Amino acid sequence: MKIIKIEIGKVKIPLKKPFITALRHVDFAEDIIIKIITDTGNVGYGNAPPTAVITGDSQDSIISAIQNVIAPQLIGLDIWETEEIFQRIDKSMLHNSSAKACLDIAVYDLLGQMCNLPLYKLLGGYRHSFKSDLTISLREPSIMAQDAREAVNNGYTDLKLKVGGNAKLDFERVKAIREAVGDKINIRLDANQGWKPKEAVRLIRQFEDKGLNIELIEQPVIAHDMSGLKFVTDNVDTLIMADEAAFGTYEVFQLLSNRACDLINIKLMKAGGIHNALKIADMASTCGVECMMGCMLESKLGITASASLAGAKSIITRADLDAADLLAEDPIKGGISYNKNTILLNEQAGLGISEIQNWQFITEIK
Ligand SMILES: C[C@H](N)C(=O)N[C@@H](CCC(=O)O)C(=O)O
Ligand SMILES: [Mg+2]
Repeated sequence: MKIIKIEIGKVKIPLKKPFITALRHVDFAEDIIIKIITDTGNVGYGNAPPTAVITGDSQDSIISAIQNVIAPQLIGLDIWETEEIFQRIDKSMLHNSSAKACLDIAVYDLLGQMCNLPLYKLLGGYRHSFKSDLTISLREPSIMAQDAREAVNNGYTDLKLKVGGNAKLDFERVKAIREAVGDKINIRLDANQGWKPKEAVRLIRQFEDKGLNIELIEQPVIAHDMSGLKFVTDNVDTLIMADEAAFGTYEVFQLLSNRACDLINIKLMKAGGIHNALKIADMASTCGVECMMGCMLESKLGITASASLAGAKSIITRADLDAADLLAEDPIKGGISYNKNTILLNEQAGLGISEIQNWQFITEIK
């Protein structure tokens, strides 16, 4: 099964509600979607959402990295030559983790097709369904409380609240939502780097003292401040998860070596694809550190790839794979499905994607 052509296109999908974090405000999900075509006529799909504020990747930079640098190095390779393929993806250029992930996902889709196995089985086959949280955007406390109630009415039992704005207001947000949803709902927070280390410790202790029962807090401080992250981890009882700080394999190695966090959020777009995400999961497993499988604001294609990894690995004990459920439309035919708060993996070979509706062709490499 040889790679003969790579087509690049994009989709633009409206959101049900604006997605607002400490880092950005988004109304549409924009995803680069590629098709790797083989001499056997198989098609492998990959995607890359441009999340410039986190990965540094814009739509144009993703297209250019794939078109001009990485894709030309993959034409002609056989799909089972995985060591060569992933070396070329990793070493073709520095950074550009989303473009690398895009190609890597399509290669894994083809590997699954070649082996006639759904991707989650090919990667480890640990579970075929699991629950995801739903993200509540950063807004006024009363609006967030209303959004949280709506999510619970729709069947979600785990909520991820975006915080990281003004610390005093963040306390009001969390208190309002806990009061709105009651004690049975699991609440986790994501500050998206919005607090200073000492401010984070003060605020988290306040949550603890008031019995707000927060499961974990994602990325309280700026991504590059590993000692600040460790300071927070060492000075609160609540579990601290590294997200933006846990970028690629080397950053995760450093976090684990320094015991700078309690948990790791793995995302394909940070790691540069599944082959590196597997290394991260294995390093974390070696250190006994549980992981969450996370995502960017991306289509069901990327969520299917991430969910396949989450389904494969026992060390991935939590999932924040809500992005496709935040979208008002689903142009991806096939892949995972949502049943309230549960993600169901499909049993078709690879990712099981049959069609991308409204896919706008950009260019091809052959
Ligand atoms: C969409 C997901 N629930 C999420 O919050 N992901 C990121 C932010 C992604 C983005 O800005 O597109 C996170 O910080 O965990
Ligand atoms: Mg996060």
